[in-house]
Amino acid sequence: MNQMMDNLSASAIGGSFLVVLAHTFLTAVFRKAVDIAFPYEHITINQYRGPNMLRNELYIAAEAYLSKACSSRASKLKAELGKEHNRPVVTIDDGEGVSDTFKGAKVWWQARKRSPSATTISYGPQDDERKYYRLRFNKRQRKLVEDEYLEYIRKEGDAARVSNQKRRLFTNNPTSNRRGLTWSHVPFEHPSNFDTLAMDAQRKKDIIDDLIIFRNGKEFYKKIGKAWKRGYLLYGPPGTGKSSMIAAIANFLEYDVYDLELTAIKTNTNLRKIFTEITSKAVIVIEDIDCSIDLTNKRKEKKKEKDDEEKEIMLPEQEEKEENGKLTLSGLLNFIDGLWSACGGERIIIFTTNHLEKLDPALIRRGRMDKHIEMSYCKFEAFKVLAKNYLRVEQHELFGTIQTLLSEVNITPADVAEELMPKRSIEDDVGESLKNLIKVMEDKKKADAEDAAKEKEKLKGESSA
Ligand SMILES: Nc1ncnc2c1ncn2[C@@H]1O[C@H](COP(=O)(O)OP(=O)(O)OP(=O)(O)O)[C@@H](O)[C@H]1O
Ligand SMILES: [Mg+2]
Repeated sequence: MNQMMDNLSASAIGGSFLVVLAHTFLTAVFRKAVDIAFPYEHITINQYRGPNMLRNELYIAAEAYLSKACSSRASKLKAELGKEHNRPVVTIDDGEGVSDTFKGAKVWWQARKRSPSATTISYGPQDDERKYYRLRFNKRQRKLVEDEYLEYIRKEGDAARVSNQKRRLFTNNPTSNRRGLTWSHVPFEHPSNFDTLAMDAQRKKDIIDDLIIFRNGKEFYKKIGKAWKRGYLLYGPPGTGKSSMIAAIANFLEYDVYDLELTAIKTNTNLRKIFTEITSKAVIVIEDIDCSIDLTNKRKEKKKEKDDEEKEIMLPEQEEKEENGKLTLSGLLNFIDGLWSACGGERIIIFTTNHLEKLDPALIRRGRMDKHIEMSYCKFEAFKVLAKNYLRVEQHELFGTIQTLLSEVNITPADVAEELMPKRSIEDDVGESLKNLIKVMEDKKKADAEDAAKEKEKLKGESSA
Protein backbone atom coordinates (compact mmCIF):
# COMPACT_ATOMS: atom_id res chain seq x y z
CA MET A 1 0.00 0.00 0.00
CA ASN A 2 2.78 2.31 1.06
CA GLN A 3 4.67 1.40 -2.03
CA MET A 4 1.66 2.38 -4.14
CA MET A 5 1.32 5.72 -2.36
CA ASP A 6 5.01 6.47 -2.95
CA ASN A 7 4.62 5.64 -6.65
CA LEU A 8 1.58 7.88 -6.89
CA SER A 9 3.25 10.89 -5.21
CA ALA A 10 6.40 10.41 -7.32
CA SER A 11 4.36 10.45 -10.49
CA ALA A 12 2.42 13.51 -9.17
CA ILE A 13 5.71 15.40 -8.59
CA GLY A 14 6.95 14.32 -12.00
CA GLY A 15 3.64 15.43 -13.49
CA SER A 16 3.68 18.87 -11.88
CA PHE A 17 7.30 19.30 -12.92
CA LEU A 18 6.24 18.56 -16.47
CA VAL A 19 3.38 21.05 -16.14
CA VAL A 20 5.80 23.76 -14.93
CA LEU A 21 8.18 22.92 -17.75
CA ALA A 22 5.42 23.04 -20.30
CA HIS A 23 4.17 26.35 -18.87
CA THR A 24 7.64 27.93 -19.01
CA PHE A 25 8.11 26.66 -22.53
CA LEU A 26 4.74 27.93 -23.69
CA THR A 27 5.33 31.31 -22.04
CA ALA A 28 8.69 31.62 -23.80
CA VAL A 29 7.11 30.58 -27.11
CA PHE A 30 4.26 33.01 -26.55
CA ARG A 31 6.70 35.82 -25.71
CA LYS A 32 8.71 35.03 -28.80
CA ALA A 33 5.54 35.05 -30.88
CA VAL A 34 4.54 38.40 -29.38
CA ASP A 35 8.03 39.72 -30.04
CA ILE A 36 7.81 38.62 -33.65
CA ALA A 37 4.28 39.96 -34.05
CA PHE A 38 4.91 43.18 -32.05
CA PRO A 39 8.66 43.82 -31.94
CA TYR A 40 8.38 47.49 -31.05
CA GLU A 41 8.18 49.56 -27.90
CA HIS A 42 7.77 53.28 -27.54
CA ILE A 43 8.63 56.14 -25.23
CA THR A 44 6.37 59.16 -24.92
CA ILE A 45 7.96 62.57 -24.46
CA ASN A 46 5.31 65.02 -23.33
CA GLN A 47 5.54 68.77 -23.84
CA TYR A 48 4.69 69.43 -20.21
CA ARG A 49 5.36 67.40 -17.10
CA GLY A 50 3.83 67.03 -13.65
CA PRO A 51 0.62 68.45 -12.22
CA ASN A 52 2.02 71.99 -12.48
CA MET A 53 2.54 71.65 -16.22
CA LEU A 54 6.26 72.45 -16.13
CA ARG A 55 8.08 72.57 -19.47
CA ASN A 56 9.70 69.29 -20.33
CA GLU A 57 13.25 70.16 -21.37
CA LEU A 58 13.59 66.86 -23.22
CA TYR A 59 10.59 67.71 -25.42
CA ILE A 60 12.18 71.08 -26.26
CA ALA A 61 15.50 69.42 -27.05
CA ALA A 62 13.76 66.77 -29.20
CA GLU A 63 11.88 69.47 -31.08
CA ALA A 64 15.12 71.33 -31.82
CA TYR A 65 16.91 68.11 -32.76
CA LEU A 66 14.16 66.99 -35.14
CA SER A 67 14.03 70.45 -36.67
CA LYS A 68 17.75 70.35 -37.36
CA ALA A 69 18.49 66.73 -38.13
CA CYS A 70 15.32 65.14 -39.45
CA SER A 71 12.97 67.76 -40.88
CA SER A 72 14.49 67.40 -44.37
CA ARG A 73 13.09 63.84 -44.45
CA ALA A 74 9.57 64.84 -43.41
CA SER A 75 6.97 65.97 -45.93
CA LYS A 76 4.62 67.75 -43.49
CA LEU A 77 6.36 70.59 -41.73
CA LYS A 78 5.35 73.55 -39.62
CA ALA A 79 7.12 76.88 -39.07
CA GLU A 80 6.96 78.89 -35.85
CA LEU A 81 8.67 81.91 -34.36
CA GLY A 82 10.63 81.14 -31.22
CA LYS A 83 9.76 82.55 -27.80
CA GLU A 84 11.83 85.69 -28.30
CA HIS A 85 10.73 86.22 -31.90
CA ASN A 86 13.83 84.61 -33.26
CA ARG A 87 14.12 83.50 -36.83
CA PRO A 88 11.40 81.01 -37.88
CA VAL A 89 12.03 77.44 -36.78
CA VAL A 90 10.80 74.69 -39.09
CA THR A 91 9.97 71.35 -37.51
CA ILE A 92 7.82 68.29 -38.25
CA ASP A 93 4.09 68.85 -38.19
CA ASP A 94 1.65 67.17 -35.80
CA GLY A 95 0.88 63.65 -36.98
CA GLU A 96 3.98 63.50 -39.17
CA GLY A 97 6.66 60.88 -38.58
CA VAL A 98 10.34 60.63 -39.44
CA SER A 99 12.94 57.99 -38.91
CA ASP A 100 16.40 58.42 -37.48
CA THR A 101 19.41 56.13 -37.23
CA PHE A 102 21.68 55.98 -34.20
CA LYS A 103 24.67 53.62 -33.98
CA GLY A 104 23.10 51.41 -36.64
CA ALA A 105 19.71 51.22 -34.86
CA LYS A 106 16.65 52.65 -36.56
CA VAL A 107 14.08 54.61 -34.53
CA TRP A 108 10.89 56.39 -35.52
CA TRP A 109 9.63 59.71 -34.25
CA GLN A 110 6.08 60.89 -34.50
CA ALA A 111 4.74 64.30 -33.46
CA ARG A 112 1.33 63.87 -31.85
CA LYS A 113 -1.32 65.91 -30.18
CA ARG A 114 -3.81 64.78 -27.53
CA SER A 115 -7.18 66.52 -27.82
CA PRO A 116 -8.59 67.75 -24.52
CA SER A 117 -11.39 65.60 -23.18
CA ALA A 118 -14.84 67.13 -23.40
CA THR A 119 -15.22 67.12 -19.62
CA THR A 120 -11.99 69.04 -18.97
CA ILE A 121 -12.20 72.76 -18.33
CA SER A 122 -9.36 74.50 -20.11
CA TYR A 123 -7.39 77.19 -18.25
CA GLY A 124 -5.05 78.16 -21.02
CA PRO A 125 -3.49 77.21 -24.30
CA GLN A 126 -1.26 74.67 -22.58
CA ASP A 127 -4.29 72.62 -21.62
CA ASP A 128 -5.67 72.68 -25.15
CA GLU A 129 -2.52 71.43 -26.73
CA ARG A 130 -1.06 68.39 -25.06
CA LYS A 131 1.63 67.78 -27.60
CA TYR A 132 4.03 64.90 -27.35
CA TYR A 133 6.52 62.91 -29.34
CA ARG A 134 6.28 59.16 -29.64
CA LEU A 135 9.63 57.50 -30.10
CA ARG A 136 9.33 53.92 -31.40
CA PHE A 137 12.16 51.44 -31.54
CA ASN A 138 12.79 47.73 -31.66
CA LYS A 139 12.69 46.10 -28.22
CA ARG A 140 16.24 44.91 -28.78
CA GLN A 141 17.39 48.54 -28.90
CA ARG A 142 15.77 49.54 -25.64
CA LYS A 143 19.00 49.76 -23.66
CA LEU A 144 20.70 51.75 -26.38
CA VAL A 145 17.77 54.18 -26.57
CA GLU A 146 17.44 54.64 -22.81
CA ASP A 147 21.13 54.82 -22.00
CA GLU A 148 22.54 56.65 -24.98
CA TYR A 149 20.09 57.88 -27.60
CA LEU A 150 17.98 60.07 -25.29
CA GLU A 151 21.10 61.72 -23.88
CA TYR A 152 22.34 62.25 -27.44
CA ILE A 153 19.02 63.92 -28.32
CA ARG A 154 19.27 66.18 -25.27
CA LYS A 155 22.79 67.30 -26.13
CA GLU A 156 22.27 67.76 -29.86
CA GLY A 157 18.91 69.44 -29.30
CA ASP A 158 20.36 71.90 -26.80
CA ALA A 159 23.16 72.77 -29.20
CA ALA A 160 20.68 73.26 -32.06
CA ARG A 161 18.52 75.43 -29.83
CA VAL A 162 21.43 77.70 -28.91
CA SER A 163 22.27 78.25 -32.58
CA ASN A 164 18.59 78.94 -33.40
CA GLN A 165 18.26 81.42 -30.60
CA LYS A 166 19.09 85.02 -31.10
CA ARG A 167 22.03 85.70 -28.89
CA ARG A 168 21.88 88.32 -26.18
CA LEU A 169 23.98 91.17 -24.93
CA PHE A 170 23.71 91.43 -21.16
CA THR A 171 24.66 94.47 -19.16
CA ASN A 172 24.70 95.34 -15.48
CA ASN A 173 24.88 99.02 -16.33
CA PRO A 174 23.03 100.86 -13.51
CA THR A 175 21.14 103.00 -16.03
CA SER A 176 19.46 99.89 -17.44
CA ASN A 177 18.73 98.13 -14.19
CA ARG A 178 18.61 98.49 -10.45
CA ARG A 179 21.99 99.55 -9.03
CA GLY A 180 23.94 97.35 -11.42
CA LEU A 181 23.27 94.23 -9.36
CA THR A 182 21.37 92.26 -11.97
CA TRP A 183 21.66 91.71 -15.68
CA SER A 184 19.34 93.09 -18.29
CA HIS A 185 19.66 92.19 -21.94
CA VAL A 186 18.99 93.23 -25.50
CA PRO A 187 19.44 91.15 -28.67
CA PHE A 188 23.10 90.94 -29.63
CA GLU A 189 23.31 92.08 -33.23
CA HIS A 190 26.88 93.28 -33.73
CA PRO A 191 27.79 92.35 -37.31
CA SER A 192 31.56 92.10 -36.79
CA ASN A 193 33.10 88.76 -37.67
CA PHE A 194 36.52 87.36 -38.51
CA ASP A 195 36.06 88.16 -42.19
CA THR A 196 35.42 91.83 -41.54
CA LEU A 197 38.13 92.15 -38.88
CA ALA A 198 41.23 93.82 -40.27
CA MET A 199 44.39 92.27 -38.89
CA ASP A 200 47.32 90.11 -39.83
CA ALA A 201 46.00 86.85 -41.36
CA GLN A 202 48.29 84.56 -39.36
CA ARG A 203 47.39 86.16 -36.01
CA LYS A 204 43.73 85.96 -36.92
CA LYS A 205 44.11 82.26 -37.71
CA ASP A 206 45.88 81.67 -34.37
CA ILE A 207 42.94 83.19 -32.52
CA ILE A 208 40.37 81.20 -34.49
CA ASP A 209 42.32 77.96 -33.86
CA ASP A 210 42.52 78.79 -30.17
CA LEU A 211 38.76 79.35 -30.02
CA ILE A 212 38.05 76.07 -31.81
CA ILE A 213 40.28 74.14 -29.40
CA PHE A 214 38.53 75.84 -26.49
CA ARG A 215 35.03 75.14 -27.81
CA ASN A 216 35.78 71.45 -28.34
CA GLY A 217 37.82 71.11 -25.16
CA LYS A 218 35.26 70.04 -22.54
CA GLU A 219 36.79 66.63 -21.99
CA PHE A 220 40.34 67.97 -22.16
CA TYR A 221 39.70 70.60 -19.48
CA LYS A 222 38.10 67.93 -17.30
CA LYS A 223 41.07 65.63 -17.80
CA ILE A 224 43.63 68.24 -16.80
CA GLY A 225 41.50 69.43 -13.87
CA LYS A 226 40.99 72.98 -15.09
CA ALA A 227 37.78 75.01 -15.18
CA TRP A 228 36.48 75.22 -18.75
CA LYS A 229 37.26 78.88 -19.33
CA ARG A 230 39.80 80.97 -21.16
CA GLY A 231 41.00 84.52 -20.61
CA TYR A 232 41.93 86.95 -23.37
CA LEU A 233 43.54 90.32 -22.87
CA LEU A 234 43.06 92.70 -25.79
CA TYR A 235 45.27 95.75 -25.73
CA GLY A 236 46.01 98.57 -28.10
CA PRO A 237 45.18 102.20 -28.86
CA PRO A 238 41.57 103.38 -29.30
CA GLY A 239 40.07 102.44 -32.65
CA THR A 240 42.21 99.38 -33.35
CA GLY A 241 39.32 96.94 -33.17
CA LYS A 242 39.21 95.58 -29.61
CA SER A 243 35.44 95.81 -29.33
CA SER A 244 35.08 94.55 -32.90
CA MET A 245 37.24 91.55 -31.97
CA ILE A 246 34.99 90.77 -28.98
CA ALA A 247 31.94 90.82 -31.23
CA ALA A 248 33.72 88.62 -33.79
CA ILE A 249 34.61 86.09 -31.05
CA ALA A 250 31.04 86.01 -29.73
CA ASN A 251 29.62 85.62 -33.24
CA PHE A 252 32.10 82.88 -34.05
CA LEU A 253 31.36 80.86 -30.91
CA GLU A 254 27.67 81.79 -30.93
CA TYR A 255 27.84 82.72 -27.25
CA ASP A 256 25.96 85.41 -25.34
CA VAL A 257 27.94 88.47 -24.30
CA TYR A 258 28.01 89.76 -20.71
CA ASP A 259 29.34 93.30 -20.64
CA LEU A 260 30.40 93.67 -17.02
CA GLU A 261 30.46 97.26 -15.78
CA LEU A 262 32.84 96.88 -12.85
CA THR A 263 32.44 100.46 -11.73
CA ALA A 264 28.79 99.71 -10.91
CA ILE A 265 29.81 96.98 -8.49
CA LYS A 266 30.84 98.16 -5.09
CA THR A 267 31.55 94.97 -3.16
CA ASN A 268 32.96 91.47 -3.64
CA THR A 269 29.60 90.08 -2.49
CA ASN A 270 27.82 91.88 -5.30
CA LEU A 271 30.40 90.65 -7.77
CA ARG A 272 29.81 87.08 -6.62
CA LYS A 273 26.05 87.52 -7.00
CA ILE A 274 26.30 88.87 -10.50
CA PHE A 275 28.91 86.30 -11.57
CA THR A 276 26.82 83.36 -10.45
CA GLU A 277 23.96 84.58 -12.65
CA ILE A 278 26.06 84.19 -15.80
CA THR A 279 25.12 81.12 -17.82
CA SER A 280 27.55 78.90 -19.69
CA LYS A 281 28.45 79.61 -23.33
CA ALA A 282 29.22 83.20 -22.40
CA VAL A 283 31.77 85.81 -23.34
CA ILE A 284 32.32 87.95 -20.24
CA VAL A 285 33.76 91.34 -21.08
CA ILE A 286 35.37 93.94 -18.86
CA GLU A 287 36.26 96.86 -21.12
CA ASP A 288 38.93 99.39 -20.16
CA ILE A 289 40.00 97.38 -17.14
CA ASP A 290 42.60 100.05 -16.29
CA CYS A 291 39.80 102.51 -15.60
CA SER A 292 38.02 100.11 -13.24
CA ILE A 293 38.11 101.04 -9.61
CA ASP A 294 41.05 100.24 -7.35
CA LEU A 295 42.46 97.50 -9.50
CA THR A 296 45.77 98.88 -10.62
CA ASN A 297 49.07 99.24 -8.85
CA LYS A 298 49.05 103.00 -9.04
CA ARG A 299 45.61 103.31 -7.58
CA LYS A 300 46.52 100.92 -4.80
CA GLU A 301 49.63 102.95 -4.02
CA LYS A 302 47.68 106.19 -3.98
CA LYS A 303 45.06 104.62 -1.77
CA LYS A 304 47.74 103.31 0.56
CA GLU A 305 49.12 106.81 1.05
CA LYS A 306 45.63 108.06 1.82
CA ASP A 307 44.96 105.15 4.14
CA ASP A 308 48.17 105.87 6.04
CA GLU A 309 46.94 109.40 6.71
CA GLU A 310 43.58 108.14 7.94
CA LYS A 311 44.83 105.12 9.85
CA GLU A 312 45.13 106.80 13.19
CA ILE A 313 41.45 107.54 13.40
CA MET A 314 40.25 104.10 12.21
CA LEU A 315 39.89 101.15 14.58
CA PRO A 316 41.48 97.91 13.28
CA GLU A 317 38.19 96.00 13.12
CA GLN A 318 36.55 98.92 11.36
CA GLU A 319 39.33 98.90 8.80
CA GLU A 320 39.02 95.16 8.22
CA LYS A 321 35.26 95.38 7.75
CA GLU A 322 35.69 98.13 5.19
CA GLU A 323 38.31 96.12 3.25
CA ASN A 324 36.12 93.01 3.28
CA GLY A 325 33.17 94.88 1.90
CA LYS A 326 34.86 96.66 -1.00
CA LEU A 327 35.42 95.24 -4.40
CA THR A 328 39.09 94.34 -4.49
CA LEU A 329 41.58 93.01 -6.99
CA SER A 330 41.70 89.72 -5.11
CA GLY A 331 37.91 89.60 -5.19
CA LEU A 332 37.99 89.91 -8.95
CA LEU A 333 40.77 87.34 -9.30
CA ASN A 334 38.69 84.94 -7.26
CA PHE A 335 36.04 84.98 -9.95
CA ILE A 336 38.49 84.76 -12.78
CA ASP A 337 40.34 81.73 -11.53
CA GLY A 338 39.29 80.93 -7.97
CA LEU A 339 36.71 78.36 -6.94
CA TRP A 340 33.87 80.50 -8.23
CA SER A 341 35.30 80.56 -11.72
CA ALA A 342 34.27 76.95 -12.30
CA CYS A 343 30.55 77.70 -11.88
CA GLY A 344 28.81 77.46 -15.21
CA GLY A 345 31.75 76.54 -17.44
CA GLU A 346 32.40 77.24 -21.11
CA ARG A 347 33.25 80.89 -20.69
CA ILE A 348 35.62 83.28 -22.33
CA ILE A 349 36.68 86.21 -20.15
CA ILE A 350 37.99 89.22 -22.04
CA PHE A 351 39.67 92.32 -20.64
CA THR A 352 40.43 95.28 -22.84
CA THR A 353 42.78 98.14 -22.17
CA ASN A 354 44.44 101.01 -23.99
CA HIS A 355 47.28 100.97 -21.45
CA LEU A 356 48.83 97.60 -20.83
CA GLU A 357 51.53 99.12 -18.63
CA LYS A 358 48.95 100.40 -16.12
CA LEU A 359 47.67 96.95 -15.20
CA ASP A 360 48.62 95.00 -12.13
CA PRO A 361 50.73 92.05 -13.33
CA ALA A 362 48.72 89.72 -11.09
CA LEU A 363 45.64 90.48 -13.11
CA ILE A 364 47.07 89.59 -16.47
CA ARG A 365 49.55 86.84 -15.74
CA ARG A 366 49.35 83.81 -18.04
CA GLY A 367 46.87 81.30 -16.74
CA ARG A 368 44.54 84.11 -15.83
CA MET A 369 44.64 85.92 -19.12
CA ASP A 370 45.79 82.99 -21.23
CA LYS A 371 46.21 84.90 -24.46
CA HIS A 372 47.46 88.46 -24.81
CA ILE A 373 46.38 89.93 -28.13
CA GLU A 374 47.78 93.20 -29.35
CA MET A 375 45.45 95.20 -31.56
CA SER A 376 47.79 97.44 -33.45
CA TYR A 377 47.77 100.36 -35.85
CA CYS A 378 46.73 99.53 -39.40
CA LYS A 379 49.34 97.65 -41.40
CA PHE A 380 49.11 96.87 -45.10
CA GLU A 381 47.60 93.42 -44.62
CA ALA A 382 44.86 94.82 -42.39
CA PHE A 383 44.29 97.61 -44.92
CA LYS A 384 43.71 95.03 -47.67
CA VAL A 385 40.93 93.45 -45.60
CA LEU A 386 39.29 96.85 -45.16
CA ALA A 387 39.68 97.70 -48.87
CA LYS A 388 38.10 94.38 -49.82
CA ASN A 389 35.18 94.87 -47.43
CA TYR A 390 34.57 98.57 -47.97
CA LEU A 391 35.52 99.05 -51.63
CA ARG A 392 35.40 95.48 -52.96
CA VAL A 393 38.91 95.80 -54.45
CA GLU A 394 41.84 93.45 -53.92
CA GLN A 395 44.32 95.25 -56.15
CA HIS A 396 44.79 98.87 -57.20
CA GLU A 397 47.58 101.00 -58.61
CA LEU A 398 47.52 103.19 -55.46
CA PHE A 399 48.11 100.22 -53.14
CA GLY A 400 51.90 100.61 -53.45
CA THR A 401 51.82 104.23 -52.17
CA ILE A 402 49.46 103.23 -49.39
CA GLN A 403 51.72 100.36 -48.34
CA THR A 404 54.70 102.73 -48.03
CA LEU A 405 52.71 105.31 -46.06
CA LEU A 406 51.26 102.69 -43.70
CA SER A 407 54.79 101.65 -42.78
CA GLU A 408 55.63 105.28 -41.95
CA VAL A 409 52.60 106.60 -40.05
CA ASN A 410 50.51 105.26 -37.18
CA ILE A 411 46.91 105.29 -38.30
CA THR A 412 44.19 103.18 -36.69
CA PRO A 413 41.96 100.80 -38.65
CA ALA A 414 39.04 102.98 -37.45
CA ASP A 415 40.56 106.04 -39.19
CA VAL A 416 41.30 104.07 -42.36
CA ALA A 417 37.76 102.66 -42.33
CA GLU A 418 36.37 106.15 -42.01
CA GLU A 419 38.21 107.25 -45.17
CA LEU A 420 36.96 104.22 -47.07
CA MET A 421 33.33 104.85 -46.14
CA PRO A 422 31.30 106.11 -49.12
CA LYS A 423 30.94 109.89 -48.87
CA ARG A 424 28.28 110.61 -51.47
CA SER A 425 26.89 107.32 -52.68
CA ILE A 426 27.57 103.64 -52.20
CA GLU A 427 29.07 103.54 -55.68
CA ASP A 428 31.74 106.16 -54.83
CA ASP A 429 34.85 106.07 -56.95
CA VAL A 430 37.42 103.67 -55.48
CA GLY A 431 40.32 105.82 -56.68
CA GLU A 432 38.87 108.88 -54.98
CA SER A 433 38.51 107.07 -51.64
CA LEU A 434 42.08 105.79 -51.83
CA LYS A 435 43.39 109.27 -52.72
CA ASN A 436 41.55 110.68 -49.69
CA LEU A 437 43.23 108.09 -47.50
CA ILE A 438 46.63 108.90 -48.98
CA LYS A 439 46.05 112.61 -48.30
CA VAL A 440 45.10 111.91 -44.67
CA MET A 441 48.23 109.81 -44.17
CA GLU A 442 50.51 112.37 -45.86
CA ASP A 443 49.08 115.13 -43.65
CA LYS A 444 49.64 112.95 -40.63
CA LYS A 445 53.19 112.18 -41.69
CA LYS A 446 53.88 115.93 -42.03
CA ALA A 447 52.28 116.68 -38.65
CA ASP A 448 54.30 113.87 -37.00
CA ALA A 449 57.52 115.25 -38.53
CA GLU A 450 56.72 118.75 -37.25
CA ASP A 451 55.94 117.42 -33.78
CA ALA A 452 59.19 115.47 -33.75
CA ALA A 453 61.14 118.58 -34.81
CA LYS A 454 59.49 120.66 -32.07
CA GLU A 455 60.24 117.99 -29.49
CA LYS A 456 63.86 117.90 -30.61
CA GLU A 457 64.07 121.70 -30.30
CA LYS A 458 62.56 121.53 -26.82
CA LEU A 459 65.04 118.87 -25.67
CA LYS A 460 67.91 120.89 -27.14
CA GLY A 461 66.71 123.98 -25.26
CA GLU A 462 66.40 122.03 -21.99
CA SER A 463 69.87 120.50 -22.26
CA SER A 464 71.54 123.83 -23.07
CA ALA A 465 69.73 125.64 -20.20
N1 LIG B 1 40.72 95.84 -36.81
C1 LIG B 1 39.59 96.35 -37.32
N2 LIG B 1 38.94 95.73 -38.32
C2 LIG B 1 37.82 96.23 -38.84
N3 LIG B 1 37.28 97.36 -38.44
C3 LIG B 1 37.86 98.05 -37.45
C4 LIG B 1 39.06 97.55 -36.84
N4 LIG B 1 39.43 98.43 -35.90
C5 LIG B 1 38.52 99.41 -35.91
N5 LIG B 1 37.57 99.20 -36.83
C6 LIG B 1 36.45 100.07 -37.14
O1 LIG B 1 36.49 101.14 -36.22
C7 LIG B 1 35.39 101.17 -35.34
C8 LIG B 1 35.89 101.31 -33.91
O2 LIG B 1 36.59 100.12 -33.55
P1 LIG B 1 36.47 99.44 -32.11
O3 LIG B 1 35.34 100.02 -31.37
O4 LIG B 1 36.48 97.97 -32.31
O5 LIG B 1 37.84 99.92 -31.49
P2 LIG B 1 38.38 99.74 -30.01
O6 LIG B 1 39.77 99.24 -30.12
O7 LIG B 1 37.42 98.95 -29.23
O8 LIG B 1 38.42 101.24 -29.49
P3 LIG B 1 38.34 101.77 -27.96
O9 LIG B 1 39.66 101.49 -27.32
O10 LIG B 1 38.11 103.22 -28.12
O11 LIG B 1 37.20 101.09 -27.32
C9 LIG B 1 34.65 99.88 -35.57
O12 LIG B 1 33.28 100.06 -35.56
C10 LIG B 1 35.11 99.40 -36.92
O13 LIG B 1 34.25 99.93 -37.89
MG1 LIG C 1 36.22 99.41 -27.57
